[in-house]
Amino acid sequence: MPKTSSTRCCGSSPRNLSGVRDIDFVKGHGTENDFVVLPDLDGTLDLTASRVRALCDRNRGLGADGVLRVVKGAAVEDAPSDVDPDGWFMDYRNADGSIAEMCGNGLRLFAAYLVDAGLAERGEFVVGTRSGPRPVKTHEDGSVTLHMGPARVFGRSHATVSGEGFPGVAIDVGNPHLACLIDSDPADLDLTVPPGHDPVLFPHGVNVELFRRKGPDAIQMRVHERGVGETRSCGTGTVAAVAAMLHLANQPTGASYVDVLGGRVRVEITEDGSTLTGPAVLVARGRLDRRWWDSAS
Ligand SMILES: N[C@@H](CCC[C@H](N)C(=O)O)C(=O)O
Repeated sequence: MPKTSSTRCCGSSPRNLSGVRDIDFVKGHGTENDFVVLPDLDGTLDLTASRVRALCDRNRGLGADGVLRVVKGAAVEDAPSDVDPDGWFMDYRNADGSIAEMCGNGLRLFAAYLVDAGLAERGEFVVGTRSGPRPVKTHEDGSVTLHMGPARVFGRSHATVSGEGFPGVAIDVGNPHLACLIDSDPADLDLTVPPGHDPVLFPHGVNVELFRRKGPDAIQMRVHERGVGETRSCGTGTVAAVAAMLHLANQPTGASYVDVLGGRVRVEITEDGSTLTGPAVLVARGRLDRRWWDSAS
């Protein structure tokens, strides 16, 4: 029996002292890639880029790598045509206010939120994203498996870090990645500055992964995300890294654990596409002060 939406955070919040309704939020993370979840069940929230930047700011806002607006597909103007208009849609925004097509860690958290809020039943369901409908499965232990679609190789290029060039594979996982297999320890890299990349191959920017093999069934990875900076994990990036590793080894399919700064996920590349399994953690529920929200417009 699913919980009703009123049991959790997505009913109308009480009015504040000024008589206006505050705005519900949930904070959570997937392998420490952290997000503010904003339930917008009737599609009325005006989520401007400026408000996203304020929310994600770790000093003047809540602090996060991104924002996940929970909304019906019908309310999203740029939703792909194969997304169910009556289904839940993950409207993902990067911390700098930009829109991205897909977010793997965010989608695990989004799925966990839907179940927790009684908006979906535990088990298998489909979530709409800007890279299309994504089947998800929530597990008893709190982990979530995502069907991520194909990881498509579209070229070779270089990332430049501290003046050094690292060859990599360009991979489309709904969003663009440059996954570079390196010999050295990723922990030694300085990712405080965005890695240089080829703007012709990546006209809309790119997420850069630097990874090395760590035993027979694991890789170690760091990532610099487009629109965010270095994060402690990137779900689509882990899929890109495993796809790149297999591509370089001329293996069409395979699987690997991926160790990121914030934990471990498992990626499988199959004939049909790819899956990503990892944790999703709901940390807190609260309310944004409406006056703060209005001032951040
Ligand atoms: N952290 C995400 C990816 C978020 C989008 C990315 N920064 C982009 O701009 O493409 C993940 O877990 O996949």
